[in-house]
Amino acid sequence: MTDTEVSYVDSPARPLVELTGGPPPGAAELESREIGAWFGDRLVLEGVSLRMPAKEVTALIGPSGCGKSTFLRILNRMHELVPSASLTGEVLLDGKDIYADGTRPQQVRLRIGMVFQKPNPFPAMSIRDNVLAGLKLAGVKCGDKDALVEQSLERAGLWREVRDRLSSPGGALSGGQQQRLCIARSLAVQPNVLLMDEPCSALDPTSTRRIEQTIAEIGHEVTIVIVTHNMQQAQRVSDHCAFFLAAENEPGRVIEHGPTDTIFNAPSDERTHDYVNGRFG
Ligand SMILES: Nc1ncnc2c1ncn2[C@@H]1O[C@H](COP(=O)(O)OP(=O)(O)OP(=O)(O)O)[C@@H](O)[C@H]1O
Repeated sequence: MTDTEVSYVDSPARPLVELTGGPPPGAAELESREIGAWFGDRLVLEGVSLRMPAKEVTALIGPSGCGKSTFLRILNRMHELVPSASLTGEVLLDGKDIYADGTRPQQVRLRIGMVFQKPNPFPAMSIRDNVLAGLKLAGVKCGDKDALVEQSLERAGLWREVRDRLSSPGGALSGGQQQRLCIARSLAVQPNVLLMDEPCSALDPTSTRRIEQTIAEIGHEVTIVIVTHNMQQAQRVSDHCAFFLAAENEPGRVIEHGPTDTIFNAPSDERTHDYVNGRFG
């Protein structure tokens, strides 16, 4: 097997441990319509309309500063946490606008989880409690926490490595294990969508491959949207790709989107072709 070939094992669909007060079951489709985003009076994204199908992996690619992370944060209402930030347009989760009046951001973030660039477990908290931390914060109840901890760690590809030390602190794990712990924490609330913002950029190649394997395993259970600078990673893990670009002093826009194979092997826009072939960015 070469460096770029990874063998992924399809995990059989398993019924999820029952939660009370969690998201509705199953993966959901996300769709943005004509998203525009500002920081203060600076327009950083314009006209972003993108469908991110349920149970599939969508990769957001493009040079630094073109608005990929901003777009990702708009998808679970984290953009509004920046005081100067504003936006226009709609984000539909299974057809319902997550910005509609009366929709609570916390409820949206329960359904649309997020994993960040740098692993951020609670370092002094046990591995077990780290997995359950999101549940506690959201007031979601589970009758069989042991089963939920095992299932979440298993889905994140970490169970075998930590099953004998669940009471050890999360901070004692390696960087790659910490990132999988964060994925397990996100999966424990059984979100409908998982957003990942360059989840492997702080990790070594072996840990990166392990996370990619995890993405392949959960990508048919939960909708995934991932920002990555690594073109090989985008090709390996995603079903769809959206290429973002911001011309000088212009907001970022989606230049082209479609099946990953088409974006990499037969793009319709020359700028996409040049970017995926490493000619800029
Ligand atoms: N909190 C903020 N306040 C002001 N401007 C911001 C803020 N966050 C991002 N920006 C600006 O918005 C634009 C888009 O940034 P964003 O981080 O979304 O791009 P990106 O494509 O994710 O970049 P990278 O690949 O480097 O992470 C940039 O010009 C950036 O400087």
